[in-house]
Amino acid sequence: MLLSVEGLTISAGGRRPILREVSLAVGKGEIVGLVGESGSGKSTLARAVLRLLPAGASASGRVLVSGEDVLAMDQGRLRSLRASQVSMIYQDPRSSLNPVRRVGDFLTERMVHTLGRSKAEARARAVELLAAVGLRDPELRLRQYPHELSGGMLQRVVVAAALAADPALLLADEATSALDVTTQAETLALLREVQAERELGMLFITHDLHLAASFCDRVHVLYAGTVVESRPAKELFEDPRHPYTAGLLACTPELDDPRPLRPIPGRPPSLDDTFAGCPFAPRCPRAEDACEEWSPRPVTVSGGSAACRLVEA
Ligand SMILES: Nc1ncnc2c1ncn2[C@@H]1O[C@H](COP(=O)(O)OP(=O)(O)OP(=O)(O)O)[C@@H](O)[C@H]1O
Repeated sequence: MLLSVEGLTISAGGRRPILREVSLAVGKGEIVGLVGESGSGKSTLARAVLRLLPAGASASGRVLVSGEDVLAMDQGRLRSLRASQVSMIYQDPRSSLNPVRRVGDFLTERMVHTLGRSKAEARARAVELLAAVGLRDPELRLRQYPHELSGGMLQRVVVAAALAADPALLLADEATSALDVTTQAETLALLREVQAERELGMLFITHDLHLAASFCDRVHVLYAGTVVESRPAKELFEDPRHPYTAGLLACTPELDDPRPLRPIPGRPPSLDDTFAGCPFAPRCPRAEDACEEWSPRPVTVSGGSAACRLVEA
């Protein structure tokens, strides 16, 4: 397995952990979705794969990349993991690039510094990568500054940079959320193309369950730092088993769906809210008294699991 997260718990001073006992896996050539509302812990998980933990945080469990535990490896291995095995793509391409440096510098500096390429080699590779992500006139792009490119073009540059070291695993953290609809569709098509061509494993993070269901092979739904449902994307979409998953599907708009949107009442809990039982119970339309005391555990359902007492019953 390319990435295997096993019972990962991360605490950073709140009354409850940011992530609690999270497990998921990404295989070669597989796109795995991680979906949840703001604050559910998605970015914390992605960053933990690179051992970028919140300041002062403690972590338990294991994060294995190609069988090696990221949380336990020495600094040298960690540097090599970050330089070549795993690449992260963030939400806003403009925040990834320095506005006063040329696109070419952004692409080549990392190749020179962390991969030990010569400047000429790095430049040639940058041209090749920009062409591979569908940017015309790559030589011109290298000489330009970020403000001279559109958001969509910049996200292509960011994807090119992520591919520079031939990583096996891509972490895409809301990689298309800041883009307009057309550019989003183009960037998704590009991500899928490079992923399939290179048989990359991809952890695709989004707050949009409809998007995850259409883009990913398998989806994990995160709520208040715990995985509440984990299923093949199609099954999750057609027959959600956890009330939170069903709620997310009912409250996100889909084009041409005439049904009225039904927002989930209330708000996700903060790190200072604690609960003895199911964390979703206070917002759950189907909750019964006993849910407040049921300690969440994965219950086997078709294709995966759902952590819901009503599913277990
Ligand atoms: N360095 C930190 N110290 C303390 N708490 C943190 C730190 N980083 C994140 N958190 C808290 O951890 C929780 C999860 O944050 P995270 O950014 O992982 O969520 P997210 O699901 O990615 O949300 P968003 O979609 O808004 O980015 C939040 O309550 C956040 O306030």
